[in-house]
Amino acid sequence: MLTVEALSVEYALPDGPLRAVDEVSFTLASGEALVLLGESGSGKSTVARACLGMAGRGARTRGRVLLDGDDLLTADERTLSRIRGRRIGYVPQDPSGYLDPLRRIGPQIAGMLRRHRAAAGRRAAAAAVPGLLAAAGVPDPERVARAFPHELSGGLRQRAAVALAVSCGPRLLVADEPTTALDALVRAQVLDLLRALCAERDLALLLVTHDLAAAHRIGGRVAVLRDGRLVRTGPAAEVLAGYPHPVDVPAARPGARR
Ligand SMILES: Nc1ncnc2c1ncn2[C@@H]1O[C@H](COP(=O)(O)OP(=O)(O)OP(=O)(O)O)[C@@H](O)[C@H]1O
Repeated sequence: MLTVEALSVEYALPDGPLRAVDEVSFTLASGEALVLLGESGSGKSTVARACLGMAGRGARTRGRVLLDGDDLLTADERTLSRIRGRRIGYVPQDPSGYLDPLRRIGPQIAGMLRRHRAAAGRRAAAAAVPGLLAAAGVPDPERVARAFPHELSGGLRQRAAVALAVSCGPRLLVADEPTTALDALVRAQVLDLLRALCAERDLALLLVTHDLAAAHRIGGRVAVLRDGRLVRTGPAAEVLAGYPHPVDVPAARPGARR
């Protein structure tokens, strides 16, 4: 479903070009999770942005990023804005920079449904919101729908961002360090939520992280990036066996949601 073929990304810096991503190739099938693991500066976010068709204005890209056959590197902005939200959901590191601080959660999700014609009209969009929040593990979804982002805990904000990302039924979810800003227990819960959504909805998940514990938690396949190059790809258990085992994040207690 997602095919990244010999992707290279270069940024023009004042003292010469910087190759942030060098000939990276991988594929991702429906329902599959791929963890892109690497140190800071290894190029993970650049790959994730390319998979959203957002390599950046100053960036020079080569290769192909095909989503069900459509090349995101060459698509025009209009096509991309139809694809983002509808066919690709995005979960950011910090939902505060992604959710609109001036709008309540409910209207933001309803607005997304209407923009992508995923609901038949204003009422249907508003009516769909509590169910979407509940599917993202939000307790008391009616209350959360009426809240502004700053009124929610970090965990609830991230769940609301996940609900927004999957609201229009995308086939691919790109999550860029989605749990870095959360404490350990909430981090485990959000990772479990992403994994469950991926399995339930046959959604492909591309998760970017520098956190070995998060990679263990997601499982699936792991691709390791170093200095812009993929140095290893394989099943999580195999690839992660070569790294010191991190202290595991606590198991999520059923029903314990923050
Ligand atoms: N818009 C940009 N303009 C110029 N250089 C950039 C830009 N974005 C990233 N870079 C550079 O590209 C390299 C890869 O950055 P990238 O953010 O993709 O790495 P990362 O592995 O996601 O790191 P981090 O975990 O710290 O976000 C770094 O050297 C970074 O400074």
